[in-house]
Amino acid sequence: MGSLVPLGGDLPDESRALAEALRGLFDGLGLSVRRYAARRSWDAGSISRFLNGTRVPTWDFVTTLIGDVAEQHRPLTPEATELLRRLHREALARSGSSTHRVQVLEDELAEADRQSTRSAALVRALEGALVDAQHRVSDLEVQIGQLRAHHDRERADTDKALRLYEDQMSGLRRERLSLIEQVEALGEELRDAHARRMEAERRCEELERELITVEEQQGREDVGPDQAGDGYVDSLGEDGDSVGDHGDDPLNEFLVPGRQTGRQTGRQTGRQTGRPPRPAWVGHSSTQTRASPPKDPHAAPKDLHPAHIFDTLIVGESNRFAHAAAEAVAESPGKTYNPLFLYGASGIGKTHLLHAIGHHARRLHPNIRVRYVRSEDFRRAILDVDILLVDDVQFLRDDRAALDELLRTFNILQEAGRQIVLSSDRPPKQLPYLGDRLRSRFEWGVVTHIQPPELETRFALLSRRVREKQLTVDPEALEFIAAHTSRNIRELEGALNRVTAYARLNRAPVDLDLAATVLKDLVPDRGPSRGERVGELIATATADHFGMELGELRSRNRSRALVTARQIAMYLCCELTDLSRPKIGELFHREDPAVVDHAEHKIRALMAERRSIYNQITELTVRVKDAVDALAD
Ligand SMILES: Nc1ncnc2c1ncn2[C@@H]1O[C@H](COP(=O)(O)OP(=O)(O)OP(=O)(O)O)[C@@H](O)[C@H]1O
Repeated sequence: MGSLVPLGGDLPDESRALAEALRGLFDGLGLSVRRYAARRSWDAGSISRFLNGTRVPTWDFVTTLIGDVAEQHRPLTPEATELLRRLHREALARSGSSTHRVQVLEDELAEADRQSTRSAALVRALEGALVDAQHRVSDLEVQIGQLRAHHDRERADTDKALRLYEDQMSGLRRERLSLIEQVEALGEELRDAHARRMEAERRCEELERELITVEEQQGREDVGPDQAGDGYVDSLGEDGDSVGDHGDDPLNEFLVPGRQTGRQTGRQTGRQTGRPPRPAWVGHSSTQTRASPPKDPHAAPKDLHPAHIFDTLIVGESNRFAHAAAEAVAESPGKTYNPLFLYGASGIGKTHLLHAIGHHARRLHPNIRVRYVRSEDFRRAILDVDILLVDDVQFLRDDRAALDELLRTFNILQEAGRQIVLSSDRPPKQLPYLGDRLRSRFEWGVVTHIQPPELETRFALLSRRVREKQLTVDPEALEFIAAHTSRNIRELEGALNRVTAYARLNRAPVDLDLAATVLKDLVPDRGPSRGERVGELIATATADHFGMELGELRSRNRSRALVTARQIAMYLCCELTDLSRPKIGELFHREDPAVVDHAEHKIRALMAERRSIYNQITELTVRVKDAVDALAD
């Protein structure tokens, strides 16, 4: 490689600086000037002049040299390239050649061109974006138009629906208003009717009391002073007949309690015939069933207590299901629960429910044939019925013939889709003596347990009784009675009766203190297993109290003193034990439980009338309580 001559001393600084930079680059090629000129087909003299600084090269030459050096080594950094460009411009400017001017203009042109290119790209991008935005705007306008139309349609529909709704609402409001007025008017009428009924009831009670007094006087006159010894004159025998009339079948002789029935039919008719007819709702006695079977199978059931209807039944948790099932059965006999088997302790409302089914069914289906029968009275098949109500099946005796008849009745009625309702103090499983076939049939439908009434139900029941009898009782006293008598409704009613009777005799208000005083002596501990023993204690204590033999108390003797003592003993058994009516009857050798009902109602009424009776009951209660306590010890 031929070496380059040193740079001339007179070279302007700008030319020298460029020449030195170019030489540095050129050295990197490792070629002679001639050889490089041949490779690039350039003139070697011109290249020498460029490298000696005597002539300023074109920028093309410089960039070609930069490219060639980069091929052999590595590319120049942008900073080095820019430095070369600056040196090249300064050298050109210093030389004053037209090339410099051309170069400057070319640079500016290139720069302007670059800007134009960039601007053109930007314009294209903006034009594209503009078109896109315009399309989007058009789309949105279409959508907005559609939505507006939809909104207008919807609003029109809604306005229409609202107008319709408001019309309906105001129609309903008008109707409701007029119904509220009707309800108020009907409520008013109902209250008046209740008040009239209460007044009539009160008057009946007055008259009944008057009647008792007159009859007692009559009795005294009839029997003479010797026989009226105990100061209490029972104008009716224990079974409702005149005391001293020994001639007839005793089962026909009782007058079943119930103010209405006794008042309306029993007493007057009894006087005409010499024997009071059985009130309409009393169950047929065995004698009656045998002697006079119902002549017309479609006749209204005459053996249902008029007050034992669903309306008078208090419903609580303890009997809710039984009540619902009973209603369903009355509404659709033979369709829902067949048979329906209700069980629960004595005095818990089983008979009431059975009667209520009968009444309700008759009201809903006027031609329906309903028959209520106590199990002890069941003697032969009963087939001419749509609903058969059999009460207290635990008393079905070990009488094969009667059990066979019941089985036959059951099978035929079931097959014909007739309704059967049964009650018992225990579930079918605990009635083994009835035999497997009957027992299992009792379980075919629904078996439901009526529990002892819970506190709310007891309170509700007491409140109702107080309203019915138009008594004034402090609610606290009612709460106390409800809280302290928990087993069954009879016990509850007995307790209320004691408290109100005591208050009446002493002309004292019925408040908490009075209730607590009166009830403190009630026998508290009553278990099913104790019932019969307590019943025996009552019988013994009563006989003792009245100075008679136990055998006399249980005899058929109807002397006034014996009748009274017997009725008091029966009353105490009702109030102080869980024994059922038939069981109490048995205790005093009476077959018909209605005798017990009569005794209970009679003594209950007399307690509020006669202090002597009240005192005797209280005294006997204390004696029985002491005896029970002694038993427990
Ligand atoms: N839930 C109740 N609501 C209103 N009164 C009731 C209720 N339960 C029972 N009674 C009343 O209590 C009394 C006794 O009821 P009921 O004779 O029906 O009992 P029972 O269970 O059949 O007793 P027993 O097994 O001794 O025959 C009746 O006067 C009845 O009207």
